[in-house]
Amino acid sequence: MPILDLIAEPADLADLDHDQLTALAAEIRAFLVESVCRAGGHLGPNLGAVELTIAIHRTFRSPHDRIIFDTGHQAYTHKILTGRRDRFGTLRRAGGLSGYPSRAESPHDLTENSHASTALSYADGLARAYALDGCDRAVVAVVGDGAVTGGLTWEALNNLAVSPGRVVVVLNDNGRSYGPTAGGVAAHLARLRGGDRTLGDLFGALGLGYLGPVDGHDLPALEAALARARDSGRTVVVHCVTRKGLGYPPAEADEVDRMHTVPVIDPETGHPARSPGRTWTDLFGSELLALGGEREDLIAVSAAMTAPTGLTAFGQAFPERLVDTGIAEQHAVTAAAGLALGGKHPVVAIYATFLNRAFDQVLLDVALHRLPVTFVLDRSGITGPDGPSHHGMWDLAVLGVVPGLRIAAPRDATTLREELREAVGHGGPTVVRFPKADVAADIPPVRRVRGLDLLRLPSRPRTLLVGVGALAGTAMAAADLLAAAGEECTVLDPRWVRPINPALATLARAHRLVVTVEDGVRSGGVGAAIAQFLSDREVPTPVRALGLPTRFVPHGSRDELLSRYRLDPEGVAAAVLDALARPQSAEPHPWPGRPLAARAPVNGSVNG
Ligand SMILES: Cc1ncc(C[n+]2csc(CCOP(=O)(O)OP(=O)(O)O)c2C)c(N)n1
Ligand SMILES: CC(=O)[C@@H](O)[C@H](O)COP(=O)(O)O
Ligand SMILES: [Mg+2]
Repeated sequence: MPILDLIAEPADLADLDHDQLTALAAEIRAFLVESVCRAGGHLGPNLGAVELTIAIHRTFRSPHDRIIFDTGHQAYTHKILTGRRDRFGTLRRAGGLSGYPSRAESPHDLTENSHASTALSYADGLARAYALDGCDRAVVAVVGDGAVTGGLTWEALNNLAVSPGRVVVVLNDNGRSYGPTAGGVAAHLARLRGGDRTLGDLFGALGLGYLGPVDGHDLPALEAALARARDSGRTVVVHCVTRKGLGYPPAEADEVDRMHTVPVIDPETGHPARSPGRTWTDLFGSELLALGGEREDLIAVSAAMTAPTGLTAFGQAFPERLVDTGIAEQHAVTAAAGLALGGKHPVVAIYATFLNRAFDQVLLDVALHRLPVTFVLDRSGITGPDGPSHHGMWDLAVLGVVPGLRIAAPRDATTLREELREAVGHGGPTVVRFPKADVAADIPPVRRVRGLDLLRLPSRPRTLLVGVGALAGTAMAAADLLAAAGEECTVLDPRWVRPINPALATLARAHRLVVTVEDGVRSGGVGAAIAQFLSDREVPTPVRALGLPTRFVPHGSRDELLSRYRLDPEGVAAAVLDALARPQSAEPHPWPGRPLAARAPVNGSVNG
């Protein structure tokens, strides 16, 4: 009988002997390969964390003791051991198992944010709370060597060193983020892995305990070290040396990122089941390579994601002009500001969601100084299987309030090339944003009017349909549906969506309705800005802004989620017809109730 069949919950691990535990680890590895190859997901990280997770669950009593996974992409074994093995067939599917810890799934899961370098801060606060309440509950934080390159980790360590709380820090050191982990911390960990203690250890220097390096695949050694840390009465870093992708040869052989994230793949070969199309990332990468050959001042900046953001070719051609800061977005942005102060034009390639973390740096280190920095936001809008903290749905709203920041949203390959060149040719801060998707066929403009691309220009349209970025294609498909229903629309791609192009006022005046559609939150998005822009200029044309709701969007496929929020052609067409059917008059409606009596001043209640 498979050992896995004996494990319904972590307590069931206690009775297993060494051979059974070894067999269990092998069974979990085989299960991970089979499941993740079938569904897609994080294969390399999870193959490296099997013994680590078994040892943690044998040493600590979850959920009484709390286990926090930094980033959370390496928590599949944790999910298997906490009763969710049977749900792996739904991994990262709409309504299925999340690829990260999920409080709705299990009391064993505590934090859901998949942004790196947060675990030790959560742990510091939690352990402090337990100390204040005299709770005898251990707090364990599993943090990768990549996550340790993030500044928040060091802010937490600085506090843990003097905190009344106690945390067992399980440093899962496989020497890699996607690629080899960058920076001095990584070099220090490598020295420690090699047994070189001449420089001491950083953690001891801060007054924290340090145990290791421990073989992260040797269960008895792991359990002994974890038990020592647990019983030490102080915060201890247990330095575990693991191998990302262990046990699956195609992952072990993957020099790029040890199969960090895989699509559905053939388990025999490790090759993708579907040959990938031409992605926005590919296009950006090749255009930046071309630009790099034309402009020596262009510097590519990445926060530990050179390959996934398309910078590999640029880095190979211009190694001295590629900066990998580690998982340190705030530093990456302000270092880019420094590069610009030094006469360079940095191109910061980053997933839209991760730039959230560096808003202050964009606002006050870059834009306040009007510096020529270009932010290329990949994975903007709905990304899909990585769920709420990975959708890049806030950039248009959040960055829309940054004075002097120009934002482009290309709709196809031609406009990506154009707008990227315009961005790096601009003397101030710029953004170019595009989704996690294959690039659709070009949509040539019928006419370009003062920088605005008119994609469809019928004779007597009532509606001006503004499609932002890749959703310009959706707007065109919606216009086809509407035309078939006898309702012609003008379709416009603004190209540069912030600041609002003044020519939009003239176009809006010539229509009875403006409908905008964007792959981002409605609140504060491009549609809202256009409505305010027109209102400020007393353009009476009503605006209907279509976009994402102000809520955390679950995981699922990009197309499923865009349809769920009516950001597909059918949804957009229905919204146009619905808006046209409503009375557009500005005539005031008769007041329904009795005249408003003067109200007594409220007593400061929040509902005032
Ligand atoms: C703030 C932030 N930036 C970037 C990422 C993308 N990302 C996901 S996992 C990962 C590498 C993590 O490396 P490490 O912590 O060593 O974990 P490992 O995958 O090696 O187990 C990165 C950069 C992220 N999740 N959060
Ligand atoms: C965990 C993490 O932040 C990334 O690994 C994330 O899975 C991004 O995946 P893609 O690069 O496939 O969008
Ligand atoms: Mg790592």
